[in-house]
Amino acid sequence: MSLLDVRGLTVTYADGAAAVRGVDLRLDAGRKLGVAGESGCGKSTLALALLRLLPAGTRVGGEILLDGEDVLAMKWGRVRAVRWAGASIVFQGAMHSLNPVRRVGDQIAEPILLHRRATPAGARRRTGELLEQVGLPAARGSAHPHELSGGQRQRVMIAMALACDPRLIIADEPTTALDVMIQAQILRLIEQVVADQDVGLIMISHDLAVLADTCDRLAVMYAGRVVEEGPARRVHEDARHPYARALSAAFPRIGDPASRFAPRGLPGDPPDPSALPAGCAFHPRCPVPLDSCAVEDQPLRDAGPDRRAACVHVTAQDRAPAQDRAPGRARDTDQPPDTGRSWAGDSGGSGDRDTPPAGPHDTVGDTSHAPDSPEEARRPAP
Ligand SMILES: Nc1ncnc2c1ncn2[C@@H]1O[C@H](COP(=O)(O)OP(=O)(O)OP(=O)(O)O)[C@@H](O)[C@H]1O
Repeated sequence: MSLLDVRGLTVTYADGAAAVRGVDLRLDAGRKLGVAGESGCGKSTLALALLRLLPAGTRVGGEILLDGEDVLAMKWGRVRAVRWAGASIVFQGAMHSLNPVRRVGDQIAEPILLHRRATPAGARRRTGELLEQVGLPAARGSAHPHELSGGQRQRVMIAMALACDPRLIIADEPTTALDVMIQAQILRLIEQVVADQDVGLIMISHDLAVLADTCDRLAVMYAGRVVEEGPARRVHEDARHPYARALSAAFPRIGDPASRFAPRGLPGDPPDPSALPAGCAFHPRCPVPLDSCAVEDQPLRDAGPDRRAACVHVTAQDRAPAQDRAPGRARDTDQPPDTGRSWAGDSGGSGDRDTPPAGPHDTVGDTSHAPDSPEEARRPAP
């Protein structure tokens, strides 16, 4: 049984905004799942839904099985217990999440007193241990949030998340407000916690490169849906969905210094979840749309070994077992039309705009072979 099994999750806010639309996710203990996407694509809504932290009046459907128990079907008493001991959230911007007028040690101790029914002395002792676990001296527990640096406050948030030994940690943009050096330290700390305690991690970020470096698997969200998911590095280096590819191209690739100098954006904005376009929600921004995309949405389907993508351009060839895909074999669908729009992942001033945009999956041949570079992955078939 998976630690977390989310099935067909839908979230609609009271004003009709369909923020999450049929999301399926699975996570095992000790594994790390990254959820990526632009601002407004529904990542935080998904995180809040997992612990039933959404505002009153929000409609939530589907199933959220945590250790086999459906969080959406729990009574409130059970939900409150699960919030700390079953799963906990590290929010972005610790300054806003911590109470500014209380000592951080008291804030860490609170869930221990409440949920572990510890004595005050026991809670103090455990708080000291937790602070040391996240790399802070136990004595820093007597500080108020404003007396700590941004990185130290985020460490406090992680200590708090660990207070009741949860099975699942959800980290929503845990490093967004931090500088690069501190960000790296916090990411390593989170990785260490997952490894030491065998917890599952869901890490949410708009930065696909950070997720690819930290997580085992990646789910890329657009307009409330997962449009691509698979092994983290493969999705970052060789995305199949045009949105995932554009998002990936917007961030430098780990171990590819050249990509640092060519971050590329995707024109336009994500759609308003109260007024989603018909068909595939991404088609108005897609560099390679077909006429049918304005009418028909695509389900997530196999897009190679252990990967899925929701795009009309994902072909039978992508889905075939690796041994059936002869290197250099031509694609088995029509090339998408040259729309005249640049492909975010293909341009970036590298001078290859003359090349017609390739299909989102345009990896000919054996996709189990990791291409040396995204450019190699996109090289047209001979
Ligand atoms: N309480 C709310 N009522 C109505 N709509 C909401 C509410 N909270 C969020 N939304 C809308 O739901 C959509 C998804 O928002 P959400 O915060 O989940 O996205 P996100 O991907 O986490 O973005 P960010 O990275 O900026 O937090 C957005 O269009 C947002 O405006």
